[in-house]
Parts: sequence; structure tokens; C-alpha cells
Amino acid sequence: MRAASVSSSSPDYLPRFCSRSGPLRVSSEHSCLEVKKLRYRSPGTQLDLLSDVTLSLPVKRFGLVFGRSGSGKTTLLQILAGLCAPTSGSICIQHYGSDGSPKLSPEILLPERVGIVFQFPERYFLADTVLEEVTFGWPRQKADSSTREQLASNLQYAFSAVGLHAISLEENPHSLSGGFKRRLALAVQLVQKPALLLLDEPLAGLALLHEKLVFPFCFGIALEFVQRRQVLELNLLHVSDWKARADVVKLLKHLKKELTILAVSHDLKELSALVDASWRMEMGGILKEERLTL
Ligand SMILES: Nc1ncnc2c1ncn2[C@@H]1O[C@H](COP(=O)(O)OP(=O)(O)OP(=O)(O)O)[C@@H](O)[C@H]1O
Repeated sequence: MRAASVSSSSPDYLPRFCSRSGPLRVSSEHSCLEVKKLRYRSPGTQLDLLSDVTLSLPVKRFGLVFGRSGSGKTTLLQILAGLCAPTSGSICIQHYGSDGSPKLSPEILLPERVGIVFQFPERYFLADTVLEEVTFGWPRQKADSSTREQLASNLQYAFSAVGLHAISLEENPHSLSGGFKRRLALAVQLVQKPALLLLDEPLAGLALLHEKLVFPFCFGIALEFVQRRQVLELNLLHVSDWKARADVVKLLKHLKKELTILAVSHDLKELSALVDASWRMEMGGILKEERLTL
């Protein structure tokens, strides 16, 4: 069951957040993603992969979960996305009034309102064109005109939100640069207008190049240009991927104005400027609120 035993009168529902710069300010009336006592034990085992995970993230904020490999971060995202059912616990959106008390009952967050971008999302591209990739899950039957208009408007919204409008819809997704593949993967989720966007290692696989290395790197390219022309193209692709890391961070900063985002990442330094709330996942799926100290 996705939601179990939710009590809106519980004092635990009063918001308490911290960020890099101290307590997180939220406007008097606000809503939060509330994850309460989420437990997950994979079927047929006696081992809890998530142990009473509880977190609150105000809407249109960026939350970050970090921690050691194998601690349960991806498992948490999979459960929030509805890919597997929790053993117990609840995932809701709670609205708060200006006095800070919960307004109405919490709203269960259904999986169809959650988007997830997996690690290395380009590996899961299925279509031969950008348009087919973005519309892959859409109804195949003839939709009525209002549905068609809605889908077209969602498509426009997604493409403009991720800055893909300059790309031809006929382009093969696999021929895009690393950064544009990430944009496309985000657009695939944004067309659904999710209430919550989950990102698993959003910068993974995009080449990391330190500024100090740029000069020797460019010198290397020039040298190779003299030796072998086609190697140049390969190296220029890496340069564009390096820029892509910064571009993806910039894009996420833009997206969080409109979206509630929860990311799992090891790239704490690069994402730190975006982070409003953060948690460390300890081995055994134990989540603890912790400020980033960089
Ligand atoms: N379907 C499954 N059945 C049993 N155990 C699983 C299953 N999926 C993951 N695990 C185990 O659950 C634990 C948490 O895995 P998870 O992938 O969530 O960790 P993680 O923190 O995301 O790691 P990483 O940073 O390496 O991605 C690991 O010990 C893993 O081996």
C-alpha cells in the first residue's frame, strides 16, 4: 500500500527544515512533500532496505540525498516513484495554513504525479526521433481535440523548460550531445507535468574536467588535430560534455522555480548552490537530515 496510517494532527507534521545557510524559510501558506516512516523490505528477505525514512520538502524546493554506495538512496527514489510498493509508511503532499498548522487531510502523492530520471537516462532511449521519444507513453488512439491541445501544450512547456526548442524533432536522440541527451530525458518527464521530479545522479557520466586542465587539454586537441583529424571531433565532444555539467546545474536551478525536485547525488559541490534541504542516507536505509558542509 502506498499510504498507510497518516495522521494530520500529528505534531511531526509541523515543518522543520534546514539548508546550507541555516533554517529554510517558507512562506506562511505552503505545501510540502511529506514522507513518513517509509520502510521497505524486499520480498523474501529479512533485511530492511529502508528503515522508517521520514522527510519534509517544501514544494518548489530542491532536496538532496547523499550517502555511501549501497545505503538505499536509489531504493528510496524507486519507492517514491511508485516502482515498488513500500512495506509501510506514507508519501503525501500536506498543505499548511498561515499559522503553520496542517490544512485539510494530506493528499496521497500518486505515482502518476511523480517523474523520475534514472542514472544515465540516455541508455533507456527507445525511439528513433526526439518527438517519438518524448511522446512514447502517449495514447496511440485518436485523442479528442482538448486532449490533443493539452498534450501539445505540455510538449511545448517541456521543450521550452529544458531549452530543447532549437533541436529538430526528427533528430535521432542517440546523436545528441551528452548535455542535450540529459535535457531530452528531463523533457520526457516534464511532459507529464509532475508534482515531484526525482533525479538519480543527474551529473553522472558527464565528463568532469578541472579548469586547471583546460589549457593542456586544448593544447592536446591542437596537437592531435595536426596528427589525426577525426580525433579532434571526439575531443570536442568531451569539451561540450564538460560544459554540459555546468549547463545541467543551470537548468536545474531554472526548473526548481516551478518544480519540487529530490535528487540523489555524489556531486555535492556542484549541486550545493541549488540545495534547500539535504539528508544523509546511512547504511541500512536510515535517513538523517544533515546540512552540506563544503
Ligand atoms: N531488488 C533488490 N533486492 C534485494 N536487495 C536489493 C535490491 N535492490 C537493491 N538492493 C540492495 O539494497 C541496498 C541499497 O541499494 P541502492 O541501490 O538503493 O543503494 P544506493 O545508495 O543508491 O547505492 P549507489 O550510490 O551505489 O547507487 C544495496 O545493498 C543493494 O544491494
